[in-house]
Parts: sequence; structure tokens; C-alpha cells
Amino acid sequence: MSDPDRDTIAAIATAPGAGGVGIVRLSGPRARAIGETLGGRTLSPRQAHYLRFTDAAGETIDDGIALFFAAPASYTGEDVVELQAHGSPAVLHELVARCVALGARRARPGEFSERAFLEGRLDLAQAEAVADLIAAADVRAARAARRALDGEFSRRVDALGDELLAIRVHVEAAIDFADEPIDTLGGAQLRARLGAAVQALDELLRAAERGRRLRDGLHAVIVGPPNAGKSSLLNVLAGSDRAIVTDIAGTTRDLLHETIRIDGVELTLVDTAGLREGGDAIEREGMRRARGELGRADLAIVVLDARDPAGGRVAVADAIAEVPTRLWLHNKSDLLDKASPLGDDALRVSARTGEGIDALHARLRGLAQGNADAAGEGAFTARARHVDALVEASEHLALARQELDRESLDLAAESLRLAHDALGEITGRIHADDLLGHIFSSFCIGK
Ligand SMILES: Nc1nc2c(c(=O)[nH]1)N(C=O)[C@@H](CNc1ccc(C(=O)N[C@@H](CCC(=O)O)C(=O)O)cc1)CN2
Ligand SMILES: Nc1nc2c(ncn2[C@@H]2O[C@H](COP(=O)(O)OP(=O)(O)OP(=O)(O)O)[C@@H](O)[C@H]2O)c(=O)[nH]1
Ligand SMILES: [Mg+2]
Repeated sequence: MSDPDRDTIAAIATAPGAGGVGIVRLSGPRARAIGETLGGRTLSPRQAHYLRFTDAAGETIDDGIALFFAAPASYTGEDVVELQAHGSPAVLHELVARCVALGARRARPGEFSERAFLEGRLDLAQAEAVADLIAAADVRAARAARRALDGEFSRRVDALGDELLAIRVHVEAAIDFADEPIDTLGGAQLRARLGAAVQALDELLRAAERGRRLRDGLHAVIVGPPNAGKSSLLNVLAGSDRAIVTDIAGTTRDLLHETIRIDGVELTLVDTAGLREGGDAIEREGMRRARGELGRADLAIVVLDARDPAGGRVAVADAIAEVPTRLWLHNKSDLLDKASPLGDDALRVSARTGEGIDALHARLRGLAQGNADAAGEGAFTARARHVDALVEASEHLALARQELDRESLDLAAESLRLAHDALGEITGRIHADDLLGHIFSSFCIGK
């Protein structure tokens, strides 16, 4: 487990900027020795020592508290020392520099949590929950991340993995008696178990999807025909001139993401290229991206020109068919000489005059709130990565079921193994190193 040759890492653990107290954290085999040199005394495990941190010349850098956690009883599972000083960036940077001079290395983002994972203190989904907890935008998301950190998600993944393992053992055993029809080998019972696993996986997938939405907030994609005012509305909602607006149809090509908050509820808005037949190669690529983004959308905000809403509806109909919720906007209401009939679920707005924008805000707030509420009590946060792995597991399991019904035991065994592996990726029992790099590099430094 713990590697005595591993280097010792150091970083400021508290947020950037000035604070009442700031913490420099060390982890690794040299942490204790470095802490003792800096603090000028021996450190006993789990005791708060009040002392002076000194530089190489023996001058006081600051007074503060040093804590030593002996391996494996620490956050990382290695020896950990915390230097708690006044929260001055100058002091904290000097402390880190001193740790480096004494043999530590500056930690990469997420490296403390990565070590906690490598030492088996946290599984991968729990380590991700640490980052999600830190980033949580509101109390509800924080609670849900907390539950994931406590292993509520991982336990369900593991339980399902254990059940798949038991089923695999049964199928592998039956392969050895391939002459016998499977029903003499408890096939009916096996099928029932597999059916139950499919159902449990399906429930877990739905819970993870809710958790993903809770973490990411409502994902709203603005679509419509060219020139309808999509980018103008994004700018109005974002409160700044984020997107280029011109009277040329086909102005927007790239996707433009903007996170906004309405009364503390977070949502992501994505501006897209207007949808129409034809267009040059760049515009067509823009439309392809718009369609792809709609595949991830919780909400399509469909912007139509109030003077010709019917024409616009036709242009977008296909693209939004799979999006769970739509909000129809008839924009440019200022250009109407007389109001045309409006569907029940449509709003008449003007990005130019601001007409209807309060009503739009209210509608979006309701939808974002509803999105968060749908996650429900007892929810845990999850990530798109987890949802993808569960979908993959579920596809392999569906295949395994068909193969079992056809008595293709070898194929069923292989499908079960692939389903099991997909689950293992969630908690990191199975992982590629570049996956770890990808996950932990998105953490903050010192975590
Ligand atoms: N000062 C400080 N506060 C902090 C942290 C920290 O690292 N330092 N944390 C950092 O994320 C969080 C708490 N997470 C922690 C998780 C485990 C251990 C730990 O030492 N565990 C040992 C001892 C347990 C015990 O005494 O009961 C263990 O589990 O064996 C410490 C902090 C939030 N607050
Ligand atoms: N009168 C009026 N003009 C508007 C309104 N909203 C947008 N416009 C104008 O309509 C034109 C197109 O606006 P954009 O926001 O660029 O439209 P878009 O839907 O993003 O267009 P593409 O990116 O080309 O698909 C610009 O000249 C805007 O100033 C509105 O509510 N009233
Ligand atoms: Mg645009």
C-alpha cells in the first residue's frame, strides 16, 4: 500500500486570497520531518501544537498550530501535517516554499484526494464527490454531494457488482456442464436473478441521472431558426453582451455556454446556430453541434420570430423531438402590429424592449427549481461519467439476458463480464491511468 519512496507533497489547502486562518498541508513520508523542522519541535500524532514556524535563518514566519496525522489515520492515508497560520497569502506561500526547500514537492490539483483514492481511503466516486461538495452551488447540492461522499452511491454500485459476480459464477459453472440444458442447472432461478439485477440497475441509473442534474443544474439549449433573436435573448438573460448579434442570418456557429443564476438556482444556457436547410460548410457544422447539444438538454428554449412562429416551428421540430421539456418564445414582439394567438405554453417576449423578460425569468426559475426538486430527498450527486457507465452496463446486461435465453452461455458470460467492468469504472476498481489524471486535474490545488 503506502510507498516509502513516494515523494511528499505540499500545497495551500485553504481558498486563494486573505482569510482569518490559512492551512498548508503536507502528505507523504517526509511530512512529519518537514513539519518538525519548520515548527522547531517534535509533533505527536493528533495533538494541536502551538508553535512558531521559522525560516532557514531561524526567523519567525508566523505563529500557528501544527497538526500531525500518522499514517494510515489521515485524509490521504499517508503521514499528513497541517500548518495552520494566519491566512495571509504571503505567509502561506512562504510556508510552502519552505516545505519545498526541506524536500517536499508542490502538489498538483487534486493530488491529496488522488492519494486518498490510491491508498483506498476513498473510492473514485467518493473522491469525485469531494470536488462536487466543494463546488456545490447550493445547500441541496452540497447535501447530495455529502451523501455521495459518504458512499451512498458507491454502496449501491458495489452491491450490484457483487450480484453480477454471483450471477457470473453461476453462468461460468453452467458452461462446464454445456451438455445439459440450462434449466436443469437452475436456469429459471438464474434468469430471475438477472431480471432483478436489470431492474436494480435501471433504478440506479435513474437515480444517477437525477444526481447528475442536481450537480450540473438545468441544461437549457436555446434553439430556433436563424435571426430569431436567440443570441440577443442569451445576452439579456446573462446580463452582458456575451454573444455576437447581427442582422445577418447565420451569425452564430459555435456553441456558447453561459451559467446564470436566478434567485440562487443555477442553470446553464447554451446558444446555438440557427436551424435551417442549406447554409455554408461552417454553418452546417454549427447546426450539427446544435443538434448534438440538444441530445444533452433538459430544456429546449425555442426562439421563434413572433411574426412567423409557424415557419420556425417546422424548422426545429425534428431537432427538439427528444428533449424532455420545451419553452416556446415568440420574440420580437415589438414588431407585431397586432398580437397573434399564442399557445398555452408560449411566452411573448422582446429582447429589444424587455417585454416579457420578467415572465421568462419566472418561468426559468420554476423549471430550474423543478429540476432540482425532481432529484428528491435522499439524493446523491453523480456525474455524466457515472451515468454513461451505468448505461453501458445496462446495455451489456440486456444482451446477457437475450444470450441466456438462447442458451448462448459463453456470450452471456462475456456480456456479464463487460457489464461488471462498466460498474467497476464508477468506483475505480477498474481504471485507466489517464482517467485518473483527467478526473483529479479538475480539482482545486490543495484538495
Ligand atoms: N483541518 C482540516 N479540516 C478538514 C479537512 C482537513 O484535511 N483538515 N478535511 C479534508 O478533506 C475535511 C475532513 N476530512 C478528513 C477526513 C479524514 C481525516 C482523518 O484524519 N481520518 C483518520 C482519523 C479518523 C479519526 O480520528 O476518527 C482516519 O479516518 O483514519 C481528516 C479529515 C474537512 N475538514
Ligand atoms: N426588433 C427586434 N429585433 C430583435 C429582437 N431580438 C433580436 N433582434 C434583432 O434580430 C437580429 C438577429 O438577432 P440575433 O440575436 O443575432 O439572432 P440569432 O437567432 O442569434 O441568429 P443566428 O445566430 O443567425 O441564428 C439582430 O439584428 C437583432 O438586433 C427583438 O426582440 N426585437
Ligand atoms: Mg445567434
